[in-house]
Amino acid sequence: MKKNNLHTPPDAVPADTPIIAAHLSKSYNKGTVAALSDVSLEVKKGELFGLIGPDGAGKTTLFRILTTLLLADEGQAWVSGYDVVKNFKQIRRTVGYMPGKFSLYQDLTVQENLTFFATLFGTSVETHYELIKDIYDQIKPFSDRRAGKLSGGMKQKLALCCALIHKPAVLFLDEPTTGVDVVSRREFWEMLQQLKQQGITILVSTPYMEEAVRCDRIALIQNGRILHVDTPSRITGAFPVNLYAAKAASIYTLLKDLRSWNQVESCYAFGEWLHVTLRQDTGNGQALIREYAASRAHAQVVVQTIAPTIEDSFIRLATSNTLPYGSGH
Ligand SMILES: Nc1ncnc2c1ncn2[C@@H]1O[C@H](COP(=O)(O)OP(=O)(O)OP(=O)(O)O)[C@@H](O)[C@H]1O
Repeated sequence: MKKNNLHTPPDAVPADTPIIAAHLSKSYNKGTVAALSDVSLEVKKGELFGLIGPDGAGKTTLFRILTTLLLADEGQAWVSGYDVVKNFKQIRRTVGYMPGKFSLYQDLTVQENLTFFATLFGTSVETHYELIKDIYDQIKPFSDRRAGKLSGGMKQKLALCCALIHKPAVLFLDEPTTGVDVVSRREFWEMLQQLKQQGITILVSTPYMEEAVRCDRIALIQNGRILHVDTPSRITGAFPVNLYAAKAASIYTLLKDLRSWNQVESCYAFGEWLHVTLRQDTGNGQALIREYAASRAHAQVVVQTIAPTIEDSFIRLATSNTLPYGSGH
């Protein structure tokens, strides 16, 4: 297997790189389900780093390995300079982990959950209260309510407070915004920005591609493999061809027609639009697509040149060996 050069010997883990994964592989069910394949990743101190990928991509598996809850089959990893296998106890003391499924005790109140997690880490709610104050203030009016009776957004804030109560140097958040309303999601990302200002290194996973722009750097992951790591703007900026958005009265027929046209390199549905790239684009793509749609008797045709999103980049990277036509979704 080809190894990249992300390989750090255990005795020389750089202090400015609190998370290092080197060639991690993990499979389940006696090797029949490959969850991670040769995953290498480095997160720098103070970064807000996003792990972006669809359900089943391997995000939770990677989080569980990095937080010492699961052993990798192959590869090595270090968190805060500690080996995830040899020094798991130290890691558990220095990291905060908010698992995807809620970590809260549903029958305990907000206040009791917080106290419980503080006790677990040998600290008190008061010791690092400043760190959680802004977040906790938002749920304080419900401090006597059982966690099970909170809204999704409030549960998420409480779970974040619990993960922060011992002032971790590194914070792992596995899909913290899944199933949470849009307003709470936006507030959550703002909270993460504030935590980052306090010097906490954050690795956060999400299946929502549009959240990628909130991160300093992201890794796109699919089928247990890292497709690419970079800043969101560099990833979209590296989109190698013109991208067009097209729609017509019958979007489904247009999709079928465009996919059967030999000029089309990729075409996939994106909300109410089709996103299209052409094989040989000499800059007149909009006109070409319009003419072709007209030749197929499409009505109300609109074609625009658009800036690629992270999702466009993800689809292109994920389907690069199956182009033309891209992936429908
Ligand atoms: N305990 C397990 N036993 C068998 N297969 C598993 C187990 N845990 C995960 N998998 C499989 O491993 C792959 C990666 O799963 P993982 O949960 O790490 O992905 P994910 O990106 O976190 O997605 P999700 O949000 O759906 O959990 C998937 O194919 C999943 O079905």
